[in-house]
Amino acid sequence: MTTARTLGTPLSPSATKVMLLGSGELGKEVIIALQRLGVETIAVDRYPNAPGHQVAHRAHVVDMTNGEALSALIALEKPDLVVPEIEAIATETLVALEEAGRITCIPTARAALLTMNREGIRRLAAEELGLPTSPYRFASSLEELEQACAEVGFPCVVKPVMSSSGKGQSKLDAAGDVAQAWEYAASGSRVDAGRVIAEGFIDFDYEITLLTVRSLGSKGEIETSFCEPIGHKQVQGDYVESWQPHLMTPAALASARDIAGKVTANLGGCGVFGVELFVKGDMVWFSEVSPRPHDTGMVTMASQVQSEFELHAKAILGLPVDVSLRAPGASAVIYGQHEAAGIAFEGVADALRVPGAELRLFGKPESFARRRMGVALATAVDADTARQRALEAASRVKPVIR
Ligand SMILES: Nc1ncnc2c1ncn2[C@@H]1O[C@H](COP(=O)(O)OP(=O)(O)OP(=O)(O)O)[C@@H](O)[C@H]1O
Ligand SMILES: NCC(=O)N[C@@H]1O[C@H](COP(=O)([O-])[O-])[C@@H](O)[C@H]1O
Ligand SMILES: [Mg+2]
Repeated sequence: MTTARTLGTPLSPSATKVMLLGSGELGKEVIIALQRLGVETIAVDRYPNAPGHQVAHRAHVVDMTNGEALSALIALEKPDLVVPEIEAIATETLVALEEAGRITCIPTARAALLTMNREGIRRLAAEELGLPTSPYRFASSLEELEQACAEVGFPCVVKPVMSSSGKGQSKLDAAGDVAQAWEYAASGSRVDAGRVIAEGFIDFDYEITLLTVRSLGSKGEIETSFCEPIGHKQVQGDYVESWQPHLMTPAALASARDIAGKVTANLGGCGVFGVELFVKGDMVWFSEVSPRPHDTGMVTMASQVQSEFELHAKAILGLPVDVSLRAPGASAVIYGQHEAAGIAFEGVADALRVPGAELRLFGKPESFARRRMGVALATAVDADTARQRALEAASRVKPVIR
């Protein structure tokens, strides 16, 4: 793509059609941003009434890991753009369709393939691009994992090669922890790939997400822009809080941008990339990258002039972007706390009385104790105050079973 797309009218022959593969809370916000630009939106997920289904022109429930089903849906809908929003997709099918000239996949089908599986992106980053990462080994059996952990050393972290939000992840302190980590990884994999990564534990000072945007410049060239660093707190491998800006030393910020620039340039295409980095003093390690908006980036709905979702919508359409900060901000996750369908939320009015606070309730039909069902957002004069406000607002929302 070298020029911006001419946008049409939804549900008419001139329509610009975009299909989201994955329609959770992140896809929902991308769809809303696309709707604002008059784009015809098609939301796909593995279960009915996903958040994005509820705001799109059309919704489909499909097993996206089934290549035939995915290919048939794309043939039916004929989208101008296919936008993966999760990692559990038959990405080989996307590669084949893109090679046949039948789809444009965002950012590229190769990027979706490489990042759906930790092995692809880790080997690209560490072995091909020479980026600093934790020591790592891959394993496909308990015996291989015992060997892998012995080689990377303890403490270490074991994760399914296909998972997100910390599912199936364990921190191991000794060899006696390996068997349980192997079992837990199998339970947490999005798709039972039966393969895990063992990573040496990095004792970082903090971790950030560097949202990196590849977009079209005024002369049709690709421009790379960096949002202000987003700090985040993880519990059991899942983000619970994020804040922006997270202050970094000039040397650490320069390294972070160098790493993010290299890995996103290699992945190519246009859009937002969530580059996850560990930082200790001026040392920066690459952890992983999602070629799409990132959950920790939900803070940008409060803190930036254009949220990560608006940035993604504009970048994939070849439109100009603005990554500037509006005000220091923070986000705090609201978990379902109950195993139930159709939960209700008390305390919303009270939460919105917190100065600078906003809420997003995602509308997921099923709640689990640690399923992310909403997020509190807040701005303030600084990130620390924004964190306090977001946490206070989130604490006032009480999920209940009706
Ligand atoms: N090698 C490591 N050393 C130290 N901490 C780690 C390591 N790997 C992961 N972590 C911790 O676990 C968190 C989740 O890890 P990771 O991002 O790989 O999981 P994930 O399932 O891909 O999560 P998501 O898709 O939500 O980003 C990290 O943000 C970090 O806090
Ligand atoms: N870290 C990845 C991430 O946050 N992905 C977001 O969570 C949804 C799945 O949520 P669910 O598991 O509750 O359905 C995904 O669709 C995406 O929006
Ligand atoms: Mg991560």
